[in-house]
Amino acid sequence: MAPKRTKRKSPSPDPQGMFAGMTVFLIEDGVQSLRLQIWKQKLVQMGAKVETQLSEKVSHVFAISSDALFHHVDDDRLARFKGYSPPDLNKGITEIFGKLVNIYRALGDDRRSFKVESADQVKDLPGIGKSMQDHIQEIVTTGKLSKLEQFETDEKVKTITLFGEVWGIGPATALKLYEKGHRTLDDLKNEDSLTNAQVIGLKYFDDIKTRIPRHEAQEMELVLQKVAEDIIPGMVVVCGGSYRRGKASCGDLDIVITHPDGKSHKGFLQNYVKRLKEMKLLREDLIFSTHSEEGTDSGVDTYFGLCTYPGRELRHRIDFKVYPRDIYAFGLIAWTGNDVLNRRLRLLAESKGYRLDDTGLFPATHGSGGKRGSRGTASLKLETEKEVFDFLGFPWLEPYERNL
Ligand SMILES: Nc1ccn([C@H]2C[C@H](O)[C@@H](COP(=O)(O)OP(=O)(O)OP(=O)(O)O)O2)c(=O)n1
Ligand SMILES: [Mn+2]
Repeated sequence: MAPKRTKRKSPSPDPQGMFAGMTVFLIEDGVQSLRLQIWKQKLVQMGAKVETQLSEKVSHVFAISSDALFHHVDDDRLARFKGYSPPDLNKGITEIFGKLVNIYRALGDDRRSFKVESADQVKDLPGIGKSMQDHIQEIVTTGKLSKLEQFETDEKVKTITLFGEVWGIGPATALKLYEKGHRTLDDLKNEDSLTNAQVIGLKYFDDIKTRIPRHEAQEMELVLQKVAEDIIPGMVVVCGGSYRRGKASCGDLDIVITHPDGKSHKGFLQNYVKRLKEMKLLREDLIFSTHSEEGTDSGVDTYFGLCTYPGRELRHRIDFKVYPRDIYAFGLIAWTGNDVLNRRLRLLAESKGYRLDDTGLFPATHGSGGKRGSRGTASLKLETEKEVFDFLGFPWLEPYERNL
């Protein structure tokens, strides 16, 4: 058993610390001066430089809330701000809290999961409770959260977290499987209550976890574009997700499709999937749901499955989403992400009396109940991603700038 660590001396600045390379400007509005002092001290201790003015050198601006930020820095300034991206100071915090949320969810504790989930908005919200602040303080100072480590060693949590990583197994199923006595993925191979999709998710568990190098994703996008063009000229096929955001590797392929004429997308996906299966680019199906011809669910067609790089057997996850042209911009934004940006855009829309999702931007009338694509509620007509950002008043971000 490891002995308790003795109290550390006040550490001197660590040039390799977690904030190394950052030049920070702090907006002081709404922050108690003692707290501000602590922040500055921690930033410097962990390798950051703190600037007293918003100069060219500044790489990160920190503010307690977006109000405080916009009060000091106007939109133009932000847009010009090189590589403007909201601060990732809290990345270490949000990652750890994200894990906690998943664990609490897996345990079916909604109250906690709600409470903890607000932590990822912590940089935007002034009113965080005491225990949350303590957790954040612990993460910021030690890079860890002892409570999380305690959880992670717990067998039940470990097991249902593992089961939840199988495609198609959610928290409730994971818990049920645990209660049936299963402890390993091998155990699950003898479980006959699994759905077809879950069986596939289990069979290719390791494959699916293997990331796709960017250049392979690029080649596959080209093939996918060519096959689509062969079926119906003019089809627009874009690989979204982390690929479109310029990442060096991708967890999966998120393919967003439309046709500029507003009608040729209908029924396209069935033919496309058939052709891609003949080519052995698509291998196993997980989910196939079509609405474009009936006009249900906003007319969006969806296919989730497994694919392989030409000449190889290693399975990757692939999603296709086919949007009618008039709501394509919303689909493209949603499937490009990242998830943090999506959440911000949604909250911004809500603050302006709208509801945003991948199928449109809707006036949030009472009683609309948030049902997607329900009849009678038409989306605002916005043709491009830029028009959506502009309408919401969010500074434009190129796809590669959306890694928030
Ligand atoms: N909880 C989620 C999950 C996803 N998305 C959106 C944003 C993502 O960028 C996009 C694609 O989801 P992925 O899980 O495929 O995430 P990425 O493509 O960003 O990363 P990865 O490389 O892991 O695939 O869908 C979201 O808004 N909220
Ligand atoms: Mn992805």
